Amino acid sequence: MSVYTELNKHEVSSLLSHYDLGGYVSHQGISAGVENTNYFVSTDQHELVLTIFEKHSFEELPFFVELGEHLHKHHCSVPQPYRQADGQFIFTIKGKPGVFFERVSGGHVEHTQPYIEAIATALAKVHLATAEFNAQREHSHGLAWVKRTLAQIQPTLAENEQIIASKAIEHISQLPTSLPQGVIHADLFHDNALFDQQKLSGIIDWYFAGIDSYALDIAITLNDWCLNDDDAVFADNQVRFMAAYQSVRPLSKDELQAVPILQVQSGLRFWLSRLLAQREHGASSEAITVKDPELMKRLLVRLMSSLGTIL
Ligand SMILES: Nc1ncnc2c1ncn2[C@@H]1O[C@H](COP(=O)(O)OP(=O)(O)OP(=O)(O)O)[C@@H](O)[C@H]1O
Ligand SMILES: N[C@@H](CCO)C(=O)O
Repeated sequence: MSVYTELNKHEVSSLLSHYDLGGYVSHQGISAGVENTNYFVSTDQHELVLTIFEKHSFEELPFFVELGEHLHKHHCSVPQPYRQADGQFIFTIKGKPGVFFERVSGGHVEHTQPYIEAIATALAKVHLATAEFNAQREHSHGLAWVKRTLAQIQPTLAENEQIIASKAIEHISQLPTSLPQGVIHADLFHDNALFDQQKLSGIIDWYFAGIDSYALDIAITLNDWCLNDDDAVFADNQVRFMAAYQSVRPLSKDELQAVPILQVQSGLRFWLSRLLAQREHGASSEAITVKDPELMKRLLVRLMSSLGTIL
């Protein structure tokens, strides 16, 4: 349950009065989600999502919201953020920043296999569109974050885990220094996409977005969407993903060679971020979902063994 900031109907109505989105009909807290407070809001004209940002500062939000508007305008499957009558996206409620978004139809898919082509082509379209997006923000969980976090955590890892992490860093050190870059989503797991009747309706949760290599975004996305029932990346799925992506945005030789190594970087990143989340929050509870770090560690080991590393 993640409604940290309670709003009554008068408060939601009063927020809506600054928009041209129709009159208040109802609102309902969304229990999914961990970081922010989200409500579904119905007006007599629109279905909306109201997000109140519990951790992000006012200063960092314009990048994410303007990116959403840019991608929506460029026909990517990304919910439209709405501007108030004065042109501003962000309002203040109870001292926190908030934004109204379009509510896209559909829901999350459990089995990703049938949706691999759809997500791969959508990602490639996002990459083409972000190439024309001018705002700057570094990707917060890129290689510098991975190295910094590993340096903090490594002494607390078991001996075999320290070896896994060191081998991963050895692989990553073989990456070419310059790959095509732009703004990437950086967290396109299947719980960040909605589908309606087999069709992608929206990619959400852009709050890790920032500048990094497009190939890293491919690696992150592959590592979640192309798994088999045993939670290993299934080669046939990966081939389908790469073919679909390249039907929209062909990759250079360097990018193609980098993807398997960036899959290792992605495995290491999410293993570390899940370990941090587990240490901060304990195991999953009704209030907080903490994803299993062991699963990501196993994936990392398998990715490295397919590159010839024996552990
Ligand atoms: N624009 C939207 N249209 C339809 N449903 C949405 C939209 N945005 C969010 N949702 C729904 O609300 C749920 C919670 O949103 P989200 O996952 O973004 O939560 P969060 O707390 O902001 O982020 P996180 O879960 O990464 O901490 C989503 O799983 C989705 O079902
Ligand atoms: N997608 C992340 C959680 C949010 O960053 C994970 O699966 O660990």
